[in-house]
Amino acid sequence: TKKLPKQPDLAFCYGTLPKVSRSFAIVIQQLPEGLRDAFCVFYLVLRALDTVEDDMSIPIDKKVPLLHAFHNLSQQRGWTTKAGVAEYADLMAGYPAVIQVYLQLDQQYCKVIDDVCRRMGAGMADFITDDVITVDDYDLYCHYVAGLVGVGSSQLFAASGLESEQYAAADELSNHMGLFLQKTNIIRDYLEDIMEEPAPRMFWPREIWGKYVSSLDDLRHPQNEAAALHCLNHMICDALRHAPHSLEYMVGLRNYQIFRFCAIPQVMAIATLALCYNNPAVFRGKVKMRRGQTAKYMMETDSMQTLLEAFMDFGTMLCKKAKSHRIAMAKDPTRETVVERLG
Ligand SMILES: O=C(O)CO[C@@H](C(=O)O)[C@@H](OCCCCCc1ccc2ccccc2c1)C(=O)NCCCCCc1ccc2ccccc2c1
Ligand SMILES: [Mg+2]
Ligand SMILES: [Mg+2]
Repeated sequence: TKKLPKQPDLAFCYGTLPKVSRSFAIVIQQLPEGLRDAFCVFYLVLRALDTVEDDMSIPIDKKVPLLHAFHNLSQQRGWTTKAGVAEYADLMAGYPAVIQVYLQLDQQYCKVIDDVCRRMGAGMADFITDDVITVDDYDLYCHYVAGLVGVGSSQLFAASGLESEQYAAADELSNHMGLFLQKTNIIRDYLEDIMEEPAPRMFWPREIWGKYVSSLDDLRHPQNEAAALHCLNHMICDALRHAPHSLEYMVGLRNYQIFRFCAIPQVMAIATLALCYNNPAVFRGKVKMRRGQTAKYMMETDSMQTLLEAFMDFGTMLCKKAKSHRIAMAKDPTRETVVERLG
């Protein structure tokens, strides 16, 4: 592991990052020197905001104003609030150190982080009361919590001068990058999220699951397995809509570390979707990629060529699964085939 910086506030930030970010710590710490601190702060500020959003013990009348004000509070030296558990509570307890580093960042980076935090907090507040019903609601929620991270990341890349100015206004493609990752997480985490105590928060859109079951909870009951797999495959096809735009976003990148920072999470996402497709385990337990496989993609994803090879491999895997799934459907004379249904 990397040695920690001497400056205590920066040491807290880099010491906390791996504890609260499972996968992003590695790719953030590989960013070029000038961007690394900005992305470390960008991650921790938004993870703190998300910790408030996810904390179901905070009453709504306190949470909504807190989400709206979070970006301003994050610029007040010494400010913090109690939220989250375990390492997320530790992040909140040490939040004044994050604020110290945040306030020392280059002004142009601060501006981007503040703007994303403000818009994300307002978007999260909107969805505290409203459920995700339509696919448009689903895309809007994911835009707020992940699409905006892509938009801000692109603005930081452009501001650093390491990527072209075109990325400062690449909101559409940046948004697709975030939606691909967020939708993958929402699909993969179905069981973990629906079993959440004290109250589950689900983001699967009724416009999709309503075609297969009468309640989201029905998906996890074995007697509904066939309908659940149809619903799962539909959700995965919806997430795959974003993949071509992600490739288009990444093909324009010039800096090697920035490319890997963007490409590795995308490869992990398509690998996860391929693993989840038509897989009943999604409704039974946690679907995790084998450690060896994640390590392989962390190491090997270093160019547009290896990125496309990985996408092709997982695309082929998805096609194979869909083909075997379709044949199974065709054999079962009692049910209309997928073609008739899609027809
Ligand atoms: O609680 C959890 O463990 C998961 O929370 C999920 C939720 O609550 O929905 C959910 O929380 C979302 C709100 C907080 C976002 C924090 C974040 C994440 C990644 C970053 C990457 C780089 C810079 C800043 C970043 C900030 C979550 O973490 N979902 C994982 C997917 C988020 C994708 C973000 C993203 C978007 C576009 C990108 C483009 C290029 C490179 C990285 C990108 C990364
Ligand atoms: Mg979260
Ligand atoms: Mg959240």
